[in-house]
Amino acid sequence: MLFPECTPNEKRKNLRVALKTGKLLQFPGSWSPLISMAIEKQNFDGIYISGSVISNDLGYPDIGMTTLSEVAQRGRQIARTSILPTIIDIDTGFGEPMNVTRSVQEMIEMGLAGCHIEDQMNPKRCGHLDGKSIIGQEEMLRKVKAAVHGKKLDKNFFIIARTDARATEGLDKAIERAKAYVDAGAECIFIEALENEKEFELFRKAISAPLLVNMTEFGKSKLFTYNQLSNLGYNIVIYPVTAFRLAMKASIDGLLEIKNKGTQEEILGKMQHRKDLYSLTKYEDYNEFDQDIFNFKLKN
Ligand SMILES: C[C@](O)(C(=O)O)[C@H](CC(=O)O)C(=O)O
Ligand SMILES: [Mg+2]
Repeated sequence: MLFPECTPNEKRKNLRVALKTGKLLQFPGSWSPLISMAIEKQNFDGIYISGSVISNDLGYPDIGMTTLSEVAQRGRQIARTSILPTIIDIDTGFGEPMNVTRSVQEMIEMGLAGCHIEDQMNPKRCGHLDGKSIIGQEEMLRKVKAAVHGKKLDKNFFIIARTDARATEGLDKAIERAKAYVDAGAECIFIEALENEKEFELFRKAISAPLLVNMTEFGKSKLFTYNQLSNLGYNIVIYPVTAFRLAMKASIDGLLEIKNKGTQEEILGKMQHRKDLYSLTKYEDYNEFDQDIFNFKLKN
């Protein structure tokens, strides 16, 4: 299979089937088509596109500086390269309820499998930072309903509502909001920045809809293992910034090495080898179209 042979609609249906198995699904974060191909190769269940990483990669902090078109285009590039379902972060939905409907429709047209919309006030911030503010419950309900309205283009598109209320209003209020968001049509709840195992347990017990948990590093939540999260009864786990943090650290370390030693000779082992890169992009397979494409030998 040289090009992904799975339509966006099939990916959305596959996500629903996978959720029904009751198995905890792992969605690592991807900010580029090539990383998504690596995620697929490692047999993960899906791909997550982080708003934070799209912002950061464009040189901005995660405060809502990106536009709907930028996010949608990046979403399309990433989602189309893989047969896995891709869930995208649309932050606060890029405006008023009517904009939220438009945003969801764009994501459907761009081939995404689902998205999450959050109840933060603009300018938003990482859910694991202090000093967040959230919009009123009624206002968020209008946004959730508007997101669900956008699903008219494809009923299998998966709408996730995120609440940042734990930090501002406490756990009970966060539960109350989550229940209201589900009643308004959200199919899954992303509960942001719970602080301990007990809170994860209580939240799970209170909400019957599927739950998404965020295992972002250096934040407020402890980094639970796959088995712990599975035993807690969560349904989707995202690792939104992990690959990006790894790549950035490795890249900066490598740049320093060249600056300090004048050569990259000693860090070759830390790099993705040309051979592995060519294997990931399926270079050789393009000979199916033209025998002169992959007609060279590679050094080890
Ligand atoms: C999940 C998240 O919304 C994201 O954009 O990836 C961020 C992640 C992070 O900043 O670590 C979040 O608000 O948790
Ligand atoms: Mg985000």
